Amino acid sequence: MSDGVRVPLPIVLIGPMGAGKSRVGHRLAASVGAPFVDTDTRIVERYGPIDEIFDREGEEYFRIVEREVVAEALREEAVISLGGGAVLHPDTRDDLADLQVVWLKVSPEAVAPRLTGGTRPMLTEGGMSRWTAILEARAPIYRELADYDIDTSRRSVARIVDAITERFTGGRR
Ligand SMILES: Nc1ncnc2c1ncn2[C@@H]1O[C@H](COP(=O)(O)OP(=O)(O)O)[C@@H](O)[C@H]1O
Ligand SMILES: O=C(O)C1=C[C@@H](OP(=O)(O)O)[C@@H](O)[C@H](O)C1
Ligand SMILES: [Mg+2]
Repeated sequence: MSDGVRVPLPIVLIGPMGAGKSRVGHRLAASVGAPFVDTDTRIVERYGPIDEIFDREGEEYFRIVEREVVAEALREEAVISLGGGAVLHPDTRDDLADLQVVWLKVSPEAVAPRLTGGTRPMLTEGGMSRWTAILEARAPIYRELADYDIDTSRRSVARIVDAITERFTGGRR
């Protein structure tokens, strides 16, 4: 357990859809007693459901709104979970260059059951082959930005939280 451990903030989670950014971020924040920000949740609070934004206004508009919310969030001393495509914005990549960034990795086999029943608009057509194509396009960006990466495919959320905590505290407990 890592309760009461002080980690330097912000810590930002990036990676593909279904890697566990939202879930791990929530648990990491609770574990270290830090505020938690999920930028998709903020978008939904302000602009409504993400699939409806895509339907109504398209991806390009979503990315503009997302950038605004991400820019604000990255100024907070919090654990921050981004949406998988937030790194597509060059200003976000600039911001992340100076921050502590964790890339949550996941294999296609492990992610498939995590994505079933979801409403992610990027996956409404094409399913897993689309997920894989999107990851291939974005992986170089995730790699470039990450200070630490961890494969979540066969790890529990608790183990992932402990690994991230250890990385950013040098194992001090
Ligand atoms: N390490 C894990 N092992 C098993 N299931 C997980 C793990 N991390 C997340 N999940 C599940 O996978 C789904 C997607 O997780 P989520 O945190 O929304 O991913 P992201 O925010 O990266 O898209 C959720 O149902 C979540 O409970
Ligand atoms: O990868 C993407 O382009 C997206 C990822 C989603 O977030 P998660 O990565 O948390 O699923 C959400 O921001 C939106 O549906 C677009
Ligand atoms: Mg998420």
